[in-house]
Amino acid sequence: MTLLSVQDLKLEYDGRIILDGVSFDLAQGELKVIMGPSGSGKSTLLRCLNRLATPTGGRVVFEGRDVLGPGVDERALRQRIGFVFQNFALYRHLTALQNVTLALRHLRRMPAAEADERALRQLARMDMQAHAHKYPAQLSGGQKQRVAIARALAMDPAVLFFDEPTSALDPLMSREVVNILHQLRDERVSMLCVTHDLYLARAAGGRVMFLDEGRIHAEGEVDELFGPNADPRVRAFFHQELRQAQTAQPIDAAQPMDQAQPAGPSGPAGLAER
Ligand SMILES: Nc1ncnc2c1ncn2[C@@H]1O[C@H](COP(=O)(O)OP(=O)(O)OP(=O)(O)O)[C@@H](O)[C@H]1O
Repeated sequence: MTLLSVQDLKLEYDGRIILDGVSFDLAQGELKVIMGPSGSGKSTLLRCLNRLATPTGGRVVFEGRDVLGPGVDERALRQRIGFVFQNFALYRHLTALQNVTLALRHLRRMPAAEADERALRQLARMDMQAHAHKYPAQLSGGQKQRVAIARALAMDPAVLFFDEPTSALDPLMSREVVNILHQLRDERVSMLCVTHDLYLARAAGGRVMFLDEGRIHAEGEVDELFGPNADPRVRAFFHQELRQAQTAQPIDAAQPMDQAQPAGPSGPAGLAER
């Protein structure tokens, strides 16, 4: 069943075309990854879908409703879309548990005991129950991101959007987040994930849409998209990202993606153990 349908989405800023007719569907339980060069419009695309940015044309149908039309309750819409940011966006004066319960208490008006119970369940799902009473400063980057994901999940959204969830993390920490994405995909959580991280794209195992100059230029499984027959623009992006991955992780990342093994059940055998 289609959860989200994006049709010919266009956006201009000051006469400059940022999104140039983007169309795709996201099915219930599906993960799609959006990759592409810096400035290609990836974050703007996500922002249009929950009305943080206003498209100049096109249609977005989410859960059967046109979300760009008049009369849409933006607050209700954003509660159906969980957003996970690269910088975690946690309140540093609140514990992990309090960060997760905050929106439940204030937006959902949930009683404290019920909010705590729900938050602890989501923290446990992220294997973070032992850290529930720690403050963000006492957590690693990967742990902070897992709290942020627990917070998004606690609102019981229809879909999770990730905007560069690993880019603030070192390779070891980002591995934790990649494993979580893999787990959520197995649990059939619907997800849209913007990333530059080839390892994440591969490990998460979803279809990749390659956005370039505001258009979906190519789409496919990561191995076919970046494989030997890759489109030249995709190949250029791939080589640039791989060079950066090699700088961060010089040992295993040297294995080219098109020679790598397909992903196994516990993650990819290919691009670098992080
Ligand atoms: N509010 C805005 N006003 C004007 N221009 C904007 C605004 N937001 C984004 N842009 C421009 O739109 C283009 C796409 O930006 P966007 O952040 O969506 O790219 P991106 O693909 O997510 O890039 P990156 O990978 O670097 O995060 C950029 O040229 C950016 O400068």
